[in-house]
Amino acid sequence: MIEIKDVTKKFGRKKVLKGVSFTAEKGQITCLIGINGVGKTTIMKAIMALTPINSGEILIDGEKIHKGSYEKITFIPDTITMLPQMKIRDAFVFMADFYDSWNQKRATELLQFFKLNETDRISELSKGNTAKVNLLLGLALDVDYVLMDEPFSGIDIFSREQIANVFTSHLIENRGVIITTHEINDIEHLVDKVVLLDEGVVLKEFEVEEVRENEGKSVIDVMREVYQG
Ligand SMILES: Nc1ncnc2c1ncn2[C@@H]1O[C@H](COP(=O)(O)OP(=O)(O)OP(=O)(O)O)[C@@H](O)[C@H]1O
Repeated sequence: MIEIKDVTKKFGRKKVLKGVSFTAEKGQITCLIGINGVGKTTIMKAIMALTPINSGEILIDGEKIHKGSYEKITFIPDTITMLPQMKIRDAFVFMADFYDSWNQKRATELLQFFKLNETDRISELSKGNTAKVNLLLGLALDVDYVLMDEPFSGIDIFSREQIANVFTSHLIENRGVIITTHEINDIEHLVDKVVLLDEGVVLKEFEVEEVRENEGKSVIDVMREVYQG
């Protein structure tokens, strides 16, 4: 489980996170929702210890993040970090070199799943295919937790569907996933838990199935209630 406990974060004098708390379980997809600039990416970077927090605590399976955690958790940013001149297969070699947790078998499976070619050059990929490669590189790691920042951003409906399909496939296995998206319609049926954020605080954290069963509400219904009153 990932536990975010009363985390605060300031950039200069600007308070971006004002005591954020929530949990994300292994085997579940947790979705962070909030308008632009609300602090979603900052939370992900804080979980990965890529940005220092001012107060609070973040635990991964009961432990603070340390060097060894990077074999347990990975962050897939919204832009690809591989060099443009690399072919997909060069990116695989790079990842295999860098991470003990690289799983070539899963990488090959994902390549087929997304109908990509390992000889394709990163710089020549369409936006949608770049997003797929980016996702592939993260999902091919044998880690327990995957953080994904806006995997659907700016890509066409068919690619979005294909990416959404990955979430229901065996390729996700029993991992814990935290995702940020503005496209909740695309993935509402896949998400287990939603965390609604506004101005650096959590307005509501809820299990999608529970709200659907007990209150007959969709994620969008709850969002309307919370954000529009
Ligand atoms: N390195 C930084 N220095 C200064 N301010 C920053 C930095 N990173 C983020 N911020 C500010 O922190 C706030 C939250 O940014 P963040 O990227 O976490 O938001 P977000 O919810 O992910 O937004 P979006 O939906 O647009 O991706 C914004 O006001 C942003 O300008």
